[in-house]
Amino acid sequence: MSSPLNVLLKPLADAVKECGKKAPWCSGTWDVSPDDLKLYFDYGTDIRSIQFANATEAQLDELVRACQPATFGANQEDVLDENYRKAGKMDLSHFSINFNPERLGLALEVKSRLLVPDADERSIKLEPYKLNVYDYTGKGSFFKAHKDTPRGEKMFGSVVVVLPTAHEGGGLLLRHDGSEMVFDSGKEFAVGKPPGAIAFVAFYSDVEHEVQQVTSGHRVTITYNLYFADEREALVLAPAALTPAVDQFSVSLKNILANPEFFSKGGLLGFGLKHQYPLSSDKRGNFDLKNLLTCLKGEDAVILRACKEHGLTASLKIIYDANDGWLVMCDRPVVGLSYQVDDLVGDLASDFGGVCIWVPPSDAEYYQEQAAREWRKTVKWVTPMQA
Ligand SMILES: O=C(O)CCC(=O)C(=O)O
Ligand SMILES: [Fe+2]
Repeated sequence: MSSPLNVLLKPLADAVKECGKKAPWCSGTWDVSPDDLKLYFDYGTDIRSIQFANATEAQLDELVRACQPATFGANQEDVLDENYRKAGKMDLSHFSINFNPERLGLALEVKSRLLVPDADERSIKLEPYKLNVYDYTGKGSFFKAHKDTPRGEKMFGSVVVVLPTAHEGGGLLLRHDGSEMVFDSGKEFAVGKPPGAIAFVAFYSDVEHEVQQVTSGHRVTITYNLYFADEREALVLAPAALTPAVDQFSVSLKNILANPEFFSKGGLLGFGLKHQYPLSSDKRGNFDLKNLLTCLKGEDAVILRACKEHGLTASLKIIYDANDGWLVMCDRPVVGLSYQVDDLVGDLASDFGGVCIWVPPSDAEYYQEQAAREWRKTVKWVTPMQA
């Protein structure tokens, strides 16, 4: 970074780095009343109940017997492989619990700790997904490293609620972008929490996680899918206080825009997304990146927020290495190009809103005319493009 433009943009890049220090997960314990911890479940043709504030081993063993071997998703299929995941699971249709994370304030806690304060105050929804039981039979239960499959583009993460039963092992290990943390629910419960406390871990969908082997007792979890809700917050809340890093980004952007030397003829600033996102198509099979704009996570959301605040037009793009290093930036994912293509760069330009943003220097001279076509643009990258 040494050109005058790079010098000018450095505070912006530094501010993004600062925002990236916020972890893509949060965890803790949450006090609830014992009444919230009553679970009813199908046991053959009977129904059983467990009060988790004082569950006995025999009751928990019954719960184990009522579960099915847990599968996991691989290549769009549910796979059963006890070398990868050894645990019992129960589908939503077979159990019911009073515990309600919205009513108990846990949803709000997760929202304020995981999400960046947002001008639109998006609401979030926690949808119960499954009950899982990890016990110590045979080698002990575990679930090896994986990422959860987002169900739809509004899903941005998962919450694991651990019900209060004694266990050892079974730490939930989380990894993202070179950092990691372990949440040991067994230890949390061992340090004299009230019998009505649950433990929770919430994380973004692109966080890899694994459940370490349970070496004694029972570890019972309910997993929730985390969604952005369609409607905005019903209450008008006081504007959320911004964290210093979020503020720093917004102020840096404002300063740069006020500098007459910056993009005096206009230009494009590029930010490589820091998180991964699911793409879903509409009924006709078309993808639209616009919908994803309301579902950005972490520092990606900070950038969008500041751009909007300062009147810039922001959009998501997808970049293809179209032809030995020719980079083409498109408005939407390329689907349906099954036919033999002679001029991929040209086709991306005409059918997918593509603009060529980079021509390898070795080609630039030979293809001078093509490289200089009107649709060629340069993007000044503040943070690097992601592979
Ligand atoms: O039970 C847990 O702690 C995690 C479960 C999990 O990762 C999953 O169901 O995808
Ligand atoms: Fe998972």
